[in-house]
Amino acid sequence: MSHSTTNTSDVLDLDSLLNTDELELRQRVRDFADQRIRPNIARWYEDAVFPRELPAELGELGVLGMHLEGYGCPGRTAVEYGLAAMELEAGDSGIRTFVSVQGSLAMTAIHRWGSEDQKLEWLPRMAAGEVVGSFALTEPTAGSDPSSMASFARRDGEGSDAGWVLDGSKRWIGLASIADVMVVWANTEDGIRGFLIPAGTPGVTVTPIGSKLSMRASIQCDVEFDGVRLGPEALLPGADGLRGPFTCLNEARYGIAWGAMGAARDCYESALEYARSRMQFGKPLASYQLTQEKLVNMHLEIQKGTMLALHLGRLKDAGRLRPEQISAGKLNNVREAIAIAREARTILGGNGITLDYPPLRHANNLESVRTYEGTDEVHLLVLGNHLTGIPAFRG
Ligand SMILES: Cc1cc2nc3c(=O)[nH]c(=O)nc-3n(C[C@H](O)[C@H](O)[C@H](O)COP(=O)(O)OP(=O)(O)OC[C@H]3O[C@@H](n4cnc5c(N)ncnc54)[C@H](O)[C@@H]3O)c2cc1C
Repeated sequence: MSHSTTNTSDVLDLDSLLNTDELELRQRVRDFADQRIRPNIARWYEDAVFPRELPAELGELGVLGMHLEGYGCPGRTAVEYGLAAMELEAGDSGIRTFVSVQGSLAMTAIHRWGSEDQKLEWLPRMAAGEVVGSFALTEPTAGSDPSSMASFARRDGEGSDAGWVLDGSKRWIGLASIADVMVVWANTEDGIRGFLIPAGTPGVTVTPIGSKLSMRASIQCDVEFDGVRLGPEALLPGADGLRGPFTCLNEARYGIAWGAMGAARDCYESALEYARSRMQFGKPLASYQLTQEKLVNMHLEIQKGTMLALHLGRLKDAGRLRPEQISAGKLNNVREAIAIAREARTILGGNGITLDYPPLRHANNLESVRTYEGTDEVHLLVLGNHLTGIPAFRG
């Protein structure tokens, strides 16, 4: 059963903290989620389909690379980007994931670290959704610790027109099987560098990962690089070391702090609607104190998490957002969203385990969200380091 998000309750009146542009943008993305995602998502999820027509529609909506300026990018604020992530993830985390991979990861890498030619070649078409990008950092043996990556690009020739030969493998690469261009991070003699690899480059093999119980309406792939020859123009000239990919990851993590609250809100709203109409022991479930406690606790955490995301957004727009603050937002909001999704599922009883209702789909998706862009443990360690001054990543 689908339900509308228009009856969102807002006890703390957080909407009063948003300006007219922000409210208008949110409504537009909410309408898109209601019309394009909500009616179809159960089928896409069950069939494990990422709808190929969505990138162009999301480009038209203006949410691809929306926080970036110039080169056909929408140039919206961080808060607007967050609100869009929230509404899209209320539809499904897999759709918000596409927008994050395209805009926060692949486009940010090109916008921040690319040459003028690279920006002109890729960004306008990526903003329009005509071209899909992917971002390949994780490897089969290098996840939380990307500094241990084994992919290696060696110099091919000498002088300024020397190219590269890339060998290695990547895992969990979003959209890789449909991507027109892949941002690939690899070690070189000079440390970690980024490369742009167009689809169809010889020596690249992409295999979608099947049997997923999470993020089913989205694609992740294994990628192999076997003696891949790249010209000098493939290098992202500005990226040097792990700061290259980490800058992009911070953009995506920020969006997740908002997005997770969208998934949580969708779960809460479906549980609230169900509890009002489902009769047991002669009364609606919503009339029982135990149910009201669940709904109140969910609502409070959603409001607190949304306020946190908005605070991060205002800091980001003021140019003052720090990495440990992003960790606080990503850790807290995804952790609370999973708890809310599971609690909402209990209110739906047996019906809650079906795809007719969103909570278990969201809960399953959020297992991926808590894992990518830094696991809970990684963000705990970032915050632990910040509080104690002692890095504990290496035991
Ligand atoms: C749906 C999905 C989409 C993804 N999309 C992309 C993508 O587009 N591009 C990309 O490059 N990657 C992507 N990833 C990969 C993702 O970023 C990694 O899965 C993540 O970084 C964790 O790495 P790992 O899975 O190898 O787990 P590991 O790093 O092996 O971690 C396993 C467990 O050990 C814990 N752990 C690790 N180190 C420590 C420590 N020092 N102390 C305590 N605990 C620790 C972790 O927190 C985790 O609980 C995606 C993953 C998923 C599931």
